[in-house]
Amino acid sequence: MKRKYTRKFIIIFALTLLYSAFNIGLLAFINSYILSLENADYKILLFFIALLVGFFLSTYVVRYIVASINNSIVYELRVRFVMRVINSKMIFDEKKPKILASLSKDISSISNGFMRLSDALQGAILLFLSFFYFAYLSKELSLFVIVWFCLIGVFVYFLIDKARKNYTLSRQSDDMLYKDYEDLLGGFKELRINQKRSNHFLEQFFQNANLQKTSNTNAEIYGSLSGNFINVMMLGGIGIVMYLCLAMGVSDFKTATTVCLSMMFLRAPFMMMIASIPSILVAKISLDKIKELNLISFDEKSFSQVANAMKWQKIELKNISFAYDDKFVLKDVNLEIKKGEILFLVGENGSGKSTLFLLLCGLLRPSSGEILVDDKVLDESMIKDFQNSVSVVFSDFYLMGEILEKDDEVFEFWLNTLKMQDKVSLICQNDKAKFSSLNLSLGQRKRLALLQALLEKKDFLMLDEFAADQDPEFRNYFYNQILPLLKKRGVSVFAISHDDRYFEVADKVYKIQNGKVSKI
Ligand SMILES: Nc1ncnc2c1ncn2[C@@H]1O[C@H](COP(=O)(O)OP(=O)(O)OP(=O)(O)O)[C@@H](O)[C@H]1O
Repeated sequence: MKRKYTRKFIIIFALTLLYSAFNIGLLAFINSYILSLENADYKILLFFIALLVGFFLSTYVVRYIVASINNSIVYELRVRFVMRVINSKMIFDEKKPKILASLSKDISSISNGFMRLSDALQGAILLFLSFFYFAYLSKELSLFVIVWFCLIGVFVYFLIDKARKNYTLSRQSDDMLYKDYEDLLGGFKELRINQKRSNHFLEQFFQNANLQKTSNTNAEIYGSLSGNFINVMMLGGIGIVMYLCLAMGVSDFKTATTVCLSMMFLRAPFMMMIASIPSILVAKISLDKIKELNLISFDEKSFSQVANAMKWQKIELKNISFAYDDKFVLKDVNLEIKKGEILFLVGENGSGKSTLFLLLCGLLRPSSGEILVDDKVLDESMIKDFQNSVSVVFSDFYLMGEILEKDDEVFEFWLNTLKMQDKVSLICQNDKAKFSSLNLSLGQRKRLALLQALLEKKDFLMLDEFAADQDPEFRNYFYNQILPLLKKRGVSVFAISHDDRYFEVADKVYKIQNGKVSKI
């Protein structure tokens, strides 16, 4: 992406130089020709108009290019960000509010900062070029102007640094606020029913909202203070230049007037440059926030590779250990599943069943040990193909409404088998198929999640506590009818279950305890 935009950045820089040259040219022209006019001269007027048109056109072209590059960058940032999220091995819950904050805030902040970057560049170039012009007008006065600008710079740096610290605080409070929004929507019922909890939530939310209000206000105050300071100092500079000339005779009156007029002229771009710094700082903070998320970089090649469903006869977990941070949850786990087998995994809450489940479907990678597929180590190059041969229903499943496999017959078959035909039907609209409704009970929605998995017609089905939310009658039907039906069709099933009444349905039952797995 960097290389792609380098050429355009160079064009922007060159055009900004041109724009600044027109700007200085206009200033010099006014000072040299218009201020010394003694009678009407249409040539001067025409030349002045030509300079104005050049100035207008160069500004327009810079703005046009900056806007088009900016929007392309924002588009790419957004797309790449989403790709990186989708490419991540696993996104744990605690990262979700931060990702949402980045998606909604950081990308627009970066866009805003980039737009203002051209203002800063224009101001800086103009300022730089104007020093040469000052030096040409009067060496003594230009020395004063440089010292004066340096003084302004030091003080403005101090103010801007204060603004930066407050913007950082404000962005931190965004992460906390997004966590609050997640709690508010996810835990709406718990908050609504429990006054103590809702008070506690509000207390925390007020604290975070207040932190953002204060830090944002402070940052904006420091930002505008620096603008005001520049304004005053520029006017002060003009006064001092006049004083130096008139009272101390440093330069003649005409040169002093020219320098003062030039300083007046520079005031607007200089202030624009300083006003752009807060947005650029916020953009930098946003870029750092995105980096902090530590998402793996998006690899276009591997992403566009089409995964093939892998055919296998045996999957083995060999001496698999896994730790969250430094805390081991699984230790030397050995387990085997053959094609067409039904395997149950049981264990207490927190014993590591879901972790093992995530390892087996390739969303987590083991800390040590190997997964072998037909005696071949399942490495990064095979993982996509492997995942493409697995259908999964997670315990905290998310039901996607759209149906990608549009086989009406298969849909009807599994809809009837899962006893959902009276609740849901298939709606086809504009080449898209979806469930007629998702306003269902938890158990019913989970059946639709299983339906989605079964429509994929894969050889390996992984279920994390599927039956836990089903009524006893359907649970019995699931274990005694659906699982044997899948087995008959050659589908291997890896299911986490607490239903010891149905263990005889399984070919193998493994128990997990203290991170160790043993066969029952
Ligand atoms: N993202 C995580 N970061 C740190 N620790 C985690 C994380 N997820 C789970 N754990 C810890 O790992 C252990 C195993 O969790 P896991 O979800 O695998 O258990 P489980 O057997 O599926 O439990 P349950 O039957 O309650 O679903 C638990 O002690 C849990 O606290």
